Amino acid sequence: MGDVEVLALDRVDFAASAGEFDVILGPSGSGKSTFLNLVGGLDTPTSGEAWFLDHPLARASEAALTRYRRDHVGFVFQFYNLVPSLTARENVKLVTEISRRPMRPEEALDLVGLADRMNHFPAQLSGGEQQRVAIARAIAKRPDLLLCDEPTGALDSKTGVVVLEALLRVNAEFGTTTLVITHNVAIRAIAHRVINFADGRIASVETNQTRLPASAISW
Ligand SMILES: Nc1ncnc2c1ncn2[C@@H]1O[C@H](COP(=O)(O)OP(=O)(O)OP(=O)(O)O)[C@@H](O)[C@H]1O
Repeated sequence: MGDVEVLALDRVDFAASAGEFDVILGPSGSGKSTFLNLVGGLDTPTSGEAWFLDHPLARASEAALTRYRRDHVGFVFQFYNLVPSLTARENVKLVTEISRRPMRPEEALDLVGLADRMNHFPAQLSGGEQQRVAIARAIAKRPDLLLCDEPTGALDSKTGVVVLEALLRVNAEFGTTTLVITHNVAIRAIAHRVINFADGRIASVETNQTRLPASAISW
């Protein structure tokens, strides 16, 4: 930025195995979103390597990154980014229409517990329900990788737990490798591994010997 060089990430070295559910913690500005954006092909690093299986991401063309995101990655953000004039089913259908082997929108919404709300518009749904529509939209294309940046950031504890249950269910049923950024340390207990960022680096990685179900945590 101007004359000031910001190292958003510095010497980060990390690999996730297929099917892992990892939680990413760290103070504001520690590099979590930058990391997720590199993994998701939304951004490219100035140096270093990033790989998804045998796809090199660090110096891939925009077109190759677009294909990578479309074919392999689902994104969930803090704010749900639903199209207000479309129903829950239609919001999910936007994605299934451009995917190679999608679920039916009804199946994706059923997975997140919204079978009975398919014809509702976003304004007719609670925050947690809207986030579950966003999750259904992200998983309907059967992504290999699900990247979530503060998915429960706007939600109260009870609603957030329902959203986490939906993420865990998708991970368990489809083996979707899932990375979840959160400021909420209580959420660490549901992860296989917890990645702690500080000052643009991975300060530590912890493995949970026992994991808690989402229903056992609160904040
Ligand atoms: N587009 C940008 N231009 C300049 N600096 C940036 C840009 N994006 C991020 N940064 C800086 O990079 C560092 C890492 O930012 P990043 O958003 O990855 O952190 P974060 O851990 O996700 O923070 P938060 O929890 O607040 O979202 C910060 O110092 C931030 O100010």
